[in-house]
Amino acid sequence: MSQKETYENPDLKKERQNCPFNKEEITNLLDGGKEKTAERKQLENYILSDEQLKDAVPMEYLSHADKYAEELRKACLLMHKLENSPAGQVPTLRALMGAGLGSAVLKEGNPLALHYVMFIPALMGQGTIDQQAKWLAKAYNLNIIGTYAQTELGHGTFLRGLETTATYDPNTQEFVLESPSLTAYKWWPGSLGKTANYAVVMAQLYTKGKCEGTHPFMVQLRDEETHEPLPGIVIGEIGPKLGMNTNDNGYLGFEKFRIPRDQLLMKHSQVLEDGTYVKPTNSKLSYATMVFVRVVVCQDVTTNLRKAVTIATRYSCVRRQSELKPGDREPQVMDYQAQQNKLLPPLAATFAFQLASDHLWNLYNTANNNIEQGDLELLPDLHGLSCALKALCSSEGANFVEVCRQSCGGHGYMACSNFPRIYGQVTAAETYEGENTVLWLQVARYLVKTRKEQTGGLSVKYLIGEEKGPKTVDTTLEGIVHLYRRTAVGLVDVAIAELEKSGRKGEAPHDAWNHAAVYLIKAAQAHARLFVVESFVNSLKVGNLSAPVRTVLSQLCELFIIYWLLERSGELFFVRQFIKKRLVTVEFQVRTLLYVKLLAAIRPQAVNLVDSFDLRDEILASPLGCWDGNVYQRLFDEAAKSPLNQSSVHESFHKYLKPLLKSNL
Ligand SMILES: CCCCCCCC/C=C\CCCCCCCCCCCCC/C=C/C(=O)SCCNC(=O)CCNC(=O)[C@H](O)C(C)(C)COP(=O)(O)OP(=O)(O)OC[C@H]1O[C@@H](n2cnc3c(N)ncnc32)[C@H](O)[C@@H]1OP(=O)(O)O
Ligand SMILES: Cc1cc2nc3c(=O)[nH]c(=O)nc-3n(C[C@H](O)[C@H](O)[C@H](O)COP(=O)(O)OP(=O)(O)OC[C@H]3O[C@@H](n4cnc5c(N)ncnc54)[C@H](O)[C@@H]3O)c2cc1C
Repeated sequence: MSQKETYENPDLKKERQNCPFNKEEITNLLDGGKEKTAERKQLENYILSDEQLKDAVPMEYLSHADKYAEELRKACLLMHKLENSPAGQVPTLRALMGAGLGSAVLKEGNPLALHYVMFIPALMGQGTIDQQAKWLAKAYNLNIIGTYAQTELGHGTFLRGLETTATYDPNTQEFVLESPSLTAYKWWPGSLGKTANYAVVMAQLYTKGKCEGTHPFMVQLRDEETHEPLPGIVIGEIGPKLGMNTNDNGYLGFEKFRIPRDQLLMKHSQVLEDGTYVKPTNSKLSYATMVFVRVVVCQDVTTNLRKAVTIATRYSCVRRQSELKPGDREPQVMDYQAQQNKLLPPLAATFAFQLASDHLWNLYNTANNNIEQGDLELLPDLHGLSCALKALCSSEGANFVEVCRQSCGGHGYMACSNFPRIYGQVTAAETYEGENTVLWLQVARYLVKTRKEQTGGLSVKYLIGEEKGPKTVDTTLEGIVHLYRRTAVGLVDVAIAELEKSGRKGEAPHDAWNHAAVYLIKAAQAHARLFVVESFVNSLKVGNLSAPVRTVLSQLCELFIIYWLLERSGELFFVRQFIKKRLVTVEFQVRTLLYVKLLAAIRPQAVNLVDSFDLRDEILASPLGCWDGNVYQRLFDEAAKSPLNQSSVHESFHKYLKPLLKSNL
């Protein structure tokens, strides 16, 4: 915040006066403690003060290839800086891979991300101790750079449909990798196009003439010295995308490419020298790398959303437009209730998503430790919850980012506002690591199974037994959470009723499932929302919070759960026990008594709340969101960087426009 001393927009200054809570307390809460905040700040100083990591020109003005080269230069420099990092290597890596510090330097996507986020986790989760000893140190030391190559041109969702084959040849004790068709080509893996020289490749394992399903293989793609693709490897980059353009997503084909037997990652299943296949204890263990990424994506989306909300909130307090009271000065747009209705729910969502993601992260660690000991009991709950939260955080997150952009009017449409990049990152998470609809259906499968069989993990316990609690309309926080629970249970029951109805009509289970998809998805979404609101409410019950911080967080919590309730009120119609009259009553009471009141109550603290996220200007990377609120000057300075402004008349005028002006057509 280098501008702090020199200029501060008077409206923002006023917003910051008389803050009733200690902003630092919230910062510490989000960081995970005072010491963690200090470490983060030290790390930010270390990374962001490096002149070589700054962009000479905005990335938008570079060509596709130059963007890649520039981001790779910075990514490599960052890796060198790891060695001397004051925070230590792993915390620095986490910060650099996440959406905060990392994207302040690598704006279009980190070409080394997949190496850390998927390749190393895949080796750790899928490799034996010996395989880890052979590959992990090399990977950590960046002697090799890897990616995770699963998706193909023809199949991303349906993993059993992957076409790449790995056929065991007992004579040479090798697997032969083959792409039997164009649609079998790997397509999408990040860092594959130009950066990685190794990959964990998912392929159908054939041995003794039988297909044993998809398995992970460690494959060298390029020569370690020259970086040329090895013979039998066809590789390239897939071209520009909506966002994340320097992640160099790539394609990959195999032409009878041989690898030694011990490059099948054999932690869970093995192929012996004679070709005998040894099954895993659970066939879904080979999907574990995706589970890890789904968990961290929730955190990543939340960090991105915090950036969007900070930019939009500060801007909305600087921006003055129209007339509220006739004849008065134009108000800050934040004073319009309509603007508060746009921005305060996403502000509250940043807390809701963070707390839910923290719970998921804890579950992941416990489940993962148990799996290492051979205990798979928590796996279904972890799969269900990671799918649910990944889908919810990314879909709601992307919608909220778009609302933040809209709330900044025309200036929000500028590339320099940083909304296009943030949106590009968050909406990508709706698709990668499992397309959201597909994940909702996985969640629904777990919910239906739990409700029918009356057994399931902690996150679905409410579906077991009769649904308890008051049946009357109750506008207390507990009462509203109960309403969420009743809606979730009710929607699961409605979906089951649909499935049974189709069954009675003689439909096969798979057809019945397809015809109930709309209900199933609604049930899964209601379940995910219930988990998020329960996490929020329960987190406020515990914890050592000062009274003022507890007050403002409770207001945000209340606002958020009422917001969702109102947004989704139509779903209550699906649940039999809510007759129309009662719904209207709930809507009326909630909307008039609570929601609007809460908007007004939180409004004065909006800037203080986003300040407490403690996001540096370099991380926000937006003239609209800078701490000092010097929006107009900064927008002007950004425009001055346009190559079109480097001369008063562009050469194209002489080439094209002038002849047109002179011709009679
Ligand atoms: C010093 C070094 C330190 C290093 C460490 C530091 C690292 C830093 C780490 C973190 C940093 C944090 C910041 C991270 C920021 C993140 C930024 C992200 C950057 C960009 C990354 C983008 C990368 C994108 C990658 C990808 O997209 S990879 C490809 C992903 N693909 C998919 O997800 C495919 C989706 N499809 C599926 O998952 C499945 O096919 C399916 C839809 C689930 C169906 O599978 P199928 O086999 O057909 O199953 P069924 O037969 O239907 O059986 C269902 C059955 O199985 C159970 N099931 C399914 N999946 C799982 C699972 N995963 N786990 C457990 N169980 C599973 C399911 O419940 C059913 O069970 P039942 O039969 O009992 O009902
Ligand atoms: C930015 C980005 C980065 C990526 N990085 C990687 C990577 O590093 N490694 C990697 O291997 N892959 C990667 N991917 C690929 C990604 O995992 C897939 O795109 C994703 O899993 C979706 O698969 P698909 O593209 O085949 O979509 P499809 O499955 O073809 O989806 C198309 C539509 O069909 C619907 N659909 C599909 N199946 C069903 C069903 N059973 N029921 C109902 N509807 C269905 C979907 O909901 C969707 O609307 C990346 C993708 C993106 C966008």
